[in-house]
Amino acid sequence: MVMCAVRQHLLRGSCGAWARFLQRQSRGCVYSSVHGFQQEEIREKLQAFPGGSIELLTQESGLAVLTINYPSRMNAFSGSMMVDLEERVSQLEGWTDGKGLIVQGASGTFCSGSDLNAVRALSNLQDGMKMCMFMQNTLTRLLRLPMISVALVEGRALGGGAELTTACDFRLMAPGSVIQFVHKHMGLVPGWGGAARLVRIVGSQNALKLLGGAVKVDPELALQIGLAEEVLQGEGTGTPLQRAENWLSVYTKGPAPVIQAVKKVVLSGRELPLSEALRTEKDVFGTVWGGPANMQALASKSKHR
Ligand SMILES: CC[C@@H](C(=O)O)C(=O)SCCNC(=O)CCNC(=O)[C@H](O)C(C)(C)COP(=O)(O)OP(=O)(O)OC[C@H]1O[C@@H](n2cnc3c(N)ncnc32)[C@H](O)[C@@H]1OP(=O)(O)O
Repeated sequence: MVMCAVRQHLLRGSCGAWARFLQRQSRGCVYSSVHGFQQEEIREKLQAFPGGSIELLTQESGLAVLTINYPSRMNAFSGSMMVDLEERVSQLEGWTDGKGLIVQGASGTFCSGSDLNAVRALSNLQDGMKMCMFMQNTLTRLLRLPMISVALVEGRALGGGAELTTACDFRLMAPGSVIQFVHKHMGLVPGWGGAARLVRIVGSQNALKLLGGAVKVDPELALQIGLAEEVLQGEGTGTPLQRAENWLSVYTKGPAPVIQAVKKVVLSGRELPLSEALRTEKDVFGTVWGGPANMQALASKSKHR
């Protein structure tokens, strides 16, 4: 199986455990050339549908903000934005100081899925499958980033936009926001991996209801079924992004290698069979045991003899 070029770079740079995890998880990608997936060919095809952008801000705090930016189209994903997203995920895969990521939409709304103009142009089966594999690869890599990720949902997250929220570890919703898997109304089912991830988040029965009913999930229902962690109330406490950063900072406080190790052991526990997960946990443990943060903590407790 041909390993994606980025993953080759990563494996060289990653600790043995993480490299082996990525290898075990099909090289970090779901699809490669053995599945008929030719990344460069698909990128060129998607680039033919321009509009909007995916912006990435990495901060010294170790928190990055990724913004879906196509306000005139309710932040719908054009083809070039799908390519942009893959490039931003590659950047984040190489960000060694990264601890957390917030994914948001521009102008107070999240994302209304694929750009319907691109969808119409890609409506033949072959192109649809290529777009599907491209986005499944990209969103799987997004979820597997060694940092804790949050989808900040304001306004609406529809179709592929709803699927994008499931490719983050957590979802925080603003009052009045909606997550809706509208695919049934399009005569479709999720194609960006949203169904597989939704089942793992809310369970198969709730997933069946959300997909079968194209249910408009408001913050109250999202909290009830475990799709969202919190509703960002309180106008007086900063912008929704500031409140999301404050929420995330509780879980990313500490040295980047330790926070990255936390995500890695949880990820392998979630994705691997128990014995493999235990072996990966051991290996990741070995990357922090006796490390700078561990030794500093021991030194600070030296009075507790
Ligand atoms: C795998 C899933 C993936 C796929 O199958 O490829 C998909 O996601 S399919 C797309 C699923 N998404 C939708 O069906 C949502 C479509 N949009 C809407 O339902 C509405 O636009 C809205 C998001 C509910 C907002 O409604 P409203 O507030 O009334 O605003 P407008 O409808 O006037 O939208 C403003 C402006 O934005 C354009 N727009 C919105 N969504 C899309 C989109 N997905 N693709 C392209 N353009 C979109 C809309 O056309 C308006 O533009 P103008 O008409 O030029 O003003």
